[in-house]
Amino acid sequence: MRVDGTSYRSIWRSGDGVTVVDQTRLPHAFTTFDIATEAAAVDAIRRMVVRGAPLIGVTGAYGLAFALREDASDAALDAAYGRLLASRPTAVNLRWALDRMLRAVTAVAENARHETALSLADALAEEDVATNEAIATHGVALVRAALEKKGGAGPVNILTHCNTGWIACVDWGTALGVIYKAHDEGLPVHVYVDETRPRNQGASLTTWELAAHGVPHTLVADNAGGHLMQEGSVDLVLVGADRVAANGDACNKIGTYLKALAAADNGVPFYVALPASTVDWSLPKGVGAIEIEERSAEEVTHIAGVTPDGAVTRVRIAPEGTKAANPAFDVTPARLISGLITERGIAPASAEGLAGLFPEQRGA
Ligand SMILES: CSC[C@H]1O[C@H](OP(=O)(O)O)[C@H](O)[C@@H]1O
Repeated sequence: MRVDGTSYRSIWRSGDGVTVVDQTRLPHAFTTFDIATEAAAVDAIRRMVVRGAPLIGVTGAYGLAFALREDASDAALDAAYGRLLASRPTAVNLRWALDRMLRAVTAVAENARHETALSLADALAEEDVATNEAIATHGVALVRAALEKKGGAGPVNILTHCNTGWIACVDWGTALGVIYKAHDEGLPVHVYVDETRPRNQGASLTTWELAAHGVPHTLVADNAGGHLMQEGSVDLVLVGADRVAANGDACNKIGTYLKALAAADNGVPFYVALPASTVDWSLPKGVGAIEIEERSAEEVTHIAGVTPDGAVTRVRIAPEGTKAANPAFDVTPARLISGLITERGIAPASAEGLAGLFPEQRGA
């Protein structure tokens, strides 16, 4: 949130770098983290101080700009590109942003590279704001349709997974952006927030965002979603994405696939909200083809929280020595997705659907 509290913004220029909200300490402490070097950007992405596909991309772009301030040679550029790209493997927005930066800076003389990069990083940040508001504007139609299907008797109960709000982007958010826009337009919405183990982005970030904006919501255990859908308590599922293949398969936070299966079994519309920068046009299909980040076992064997005296900490929930696996994402096949909400409109989750909205990418 911008320091002056006038708007929601997760990253902003400050001094010779940028300042971000430290998401590892929310909701218990609102603290910021300054990034003025490539190393700080890599650290912030790796530790999930910043997280969320679009925000990871923008942070990577600034990290490259800061690297070029130190050394703008081709060798240094390639090395910085590699280190930033490797900071987290699944969200394609990071590669998308770094590639846009690479094209821009290699087109100018070395002595102009830093300023060119900084200006483009700023532009990518503002582009993300506009893109996400467009996603939100298109997505509201789905909320309106769900309300009409209920005979106008609200609220529209929306289940969401992980965190896809302004804190995962530069502003607005993707799936949550749709919810904010619907709420702001006066549509009666209520959100079931998946806690989203193991890092609990839903319990710690989505609840915090929705409470700040006055959006009614109920936190639920991840395992409750299927039951809620089966008893008819969910009208719509809205989730984000970290990488969508050209055929519409969507890679998102671990557990998303299970929600899609439950939604399909119960006839609940399941939509994925994403900017075009999340589409990997080079990937014909997503299932079995996207690198799934494996994070530390400690994220599963421990849980983050706050002690009675307000200290943010992690406590062990499994016995010492327990082995844990921690795949951070899964891939929902397009056949389980009702549609893709993008900045250009809502498309079927298919190659034809995506090509229809983004014809310039046909045959990418
Ligand atoms: C608006 S993209 C949000 C997307 O990113 C999250 O992953 P992480 O918290 O690990 O960065 C999650 O998959 C969300 O759907």
